[in-house]
Amino acid sequence: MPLGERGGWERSESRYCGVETDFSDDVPSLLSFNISTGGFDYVLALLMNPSYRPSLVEGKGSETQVLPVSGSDLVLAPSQWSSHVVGKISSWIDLDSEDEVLRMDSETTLKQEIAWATHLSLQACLLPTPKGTSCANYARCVNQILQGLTTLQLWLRVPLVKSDGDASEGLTDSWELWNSFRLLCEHDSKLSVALDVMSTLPSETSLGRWMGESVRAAIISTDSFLTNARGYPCLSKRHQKLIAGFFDHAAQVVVSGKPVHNLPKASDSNTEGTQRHTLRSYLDYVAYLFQKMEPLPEQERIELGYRDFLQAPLQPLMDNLEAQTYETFERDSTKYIQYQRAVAKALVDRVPDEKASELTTVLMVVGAGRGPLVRASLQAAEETNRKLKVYAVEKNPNAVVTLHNLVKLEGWEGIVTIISCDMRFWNASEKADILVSELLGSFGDNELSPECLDGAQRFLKPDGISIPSSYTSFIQPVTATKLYNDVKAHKDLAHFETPYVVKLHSVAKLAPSQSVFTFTHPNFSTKANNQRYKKLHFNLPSDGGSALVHGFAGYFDSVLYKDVHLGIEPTTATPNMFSWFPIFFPLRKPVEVHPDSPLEVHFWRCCGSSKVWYEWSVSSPTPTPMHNTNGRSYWVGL
Ligand SMILES: C[S@@+](CC[C@H](N)C(=O)[O-])C[C@H]1O[C@@H](n2cnc3c(N)ncnc32)[C@H](O)[C@@H]1O
Repeated sequence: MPLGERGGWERSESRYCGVETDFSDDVPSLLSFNISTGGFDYVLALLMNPSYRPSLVEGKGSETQVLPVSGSDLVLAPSQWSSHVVGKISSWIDLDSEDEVLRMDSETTLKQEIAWATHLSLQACLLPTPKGTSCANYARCVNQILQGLTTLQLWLRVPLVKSDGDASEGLTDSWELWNSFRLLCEHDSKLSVALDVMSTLPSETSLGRWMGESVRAAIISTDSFLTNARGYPCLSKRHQKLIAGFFDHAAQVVVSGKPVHNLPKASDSNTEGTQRHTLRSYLDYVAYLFQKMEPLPEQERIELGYRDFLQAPLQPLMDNLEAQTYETFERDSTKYIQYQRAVAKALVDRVPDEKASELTTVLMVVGAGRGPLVRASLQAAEETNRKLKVYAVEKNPNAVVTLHNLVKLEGWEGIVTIISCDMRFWNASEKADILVSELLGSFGDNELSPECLDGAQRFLKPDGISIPSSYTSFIQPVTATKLYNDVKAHKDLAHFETPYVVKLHSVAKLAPSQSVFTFTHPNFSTKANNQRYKKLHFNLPSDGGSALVHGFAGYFDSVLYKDVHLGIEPTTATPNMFSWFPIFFPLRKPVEVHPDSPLEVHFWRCCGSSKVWYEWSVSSPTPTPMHNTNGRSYWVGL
């Protein structure tokens, strides 16, 4: 039973808890004991007798050879195999051994076990941790196998150990091991990681890196559990937080090992007197951890389907937005509240109280859409007792229809004039005191607000105010295995040279974000242009170990007016605003970065006669090719 449905609780997300078992040639009994009696969702079970060595099999190659697997495929229904068994590949295998016989035996066994798991339609198999320092031959064989798999997933078992190197135990940073293995396997999306969670945990920063990796399971050994006052197993606060993080990233939990807690007598048996599963109390605790997680806020629940889902950014200048898109914007009341606050402050600055009844402020909403900023501006005028004359300029003829209806419906005919025109080419009959616009993309200037407002400021008074008065883009390096694999799945260059709008979730943010480009409005300087170049250096925290950078998360922050801002940069993000997801700039080849060698990144904003585009590259620690040269893969049309 999924963890969320136990004990009368119901959570919409399904998370499962498995149990690692010894080899058994009676799989139905193994399932009956661990699933029906024990309450686990699945077993992590050896598929082949651990004493098997191909080289020791008598009559090798003869037709009578029968593999010592755990039983015939017929002992379980196909659906039981696939939902209740994760195959555990023999842990003795060592494909990089100096001993040739062992190496060959290992390779043969690995292939036989995977073939058997495929035959049984298992969903996943756990590969044992590579032994020794090299894993090249192991990875080579796994990579060969991966090429032939369609549905079976492979989980590489990796101990979760400290990044500063437990040299005494011969263990260094387990992330390095995982990274080498998956790079040798060409970043195959069917290869994931299962982490062995020990009693001591690496630093928070080191753990954080795993949230951007494809962690499918956390295997917790019973001796990582502490004992609570009543004698039951529990986990340290740090372990609890880690497990909650894994649940949040859709990883499963597997309980492993022998029971190490002597439970109070009454709990050892159930009411019918049959023996209780000895690991039941560990499972109960895992279920309790899942159930006590805070439920997702309403907006997060609505956005669940967008998590890590790549979307092409809007082109609101070239394309006309659809009603549905406007509707989504308009539901974001926070955005309009911020605009109303900004307009109110600008109105008060523009017209002193004593002149409020005489002077009329000319306010132009440029890119008015279906009118929410017109409404916000009129409300600001009402709130501040200022007189307003509004022009609503919109180039989308479909939105203009809505604007006309709105004006009629609200009785704004004497106050609001609708101009169906591109703001860059409108010849206004008078000049504005205040120019209000919202032409911002997830990266601030990526929907061509600078170019549009350069055109619109022709009809702004020399001392006029632009709301927003400035906006700045930000980037930060991220590990984002899922996003990278989704981009890679397209198998072409263009997708690696396109920024995507995406609700980032399974992403590890590797360093604080830094500002990239800033635009200020109005900008009456004759020398002004909208090309930009920025070189940035990011340093990974020293206590976190190395990490793989798959690309850059991008954000914006905008000063609407004075202290009123609006943005999505994580440290200053406007609370409860959902109009913008971040943007993701992928890298064609992920770059491994160490804490002692900074990542040097370059971003360009390039402008042509008919388009604007970004180019980006990394020059250190390893150079990447230039991305999107001449806007060959991605551009925004003027
Ligand atoms: C991001 S939407 C914002 C709409 C609305 N102000 C709101 O907040 O819901 C930007 C709007 O600006 C319009 N727009 C973009 N470029 C424009 C231009 N050069 N001239 C006039 N309208 C433009 C688009 O058609 C779109 O309706």
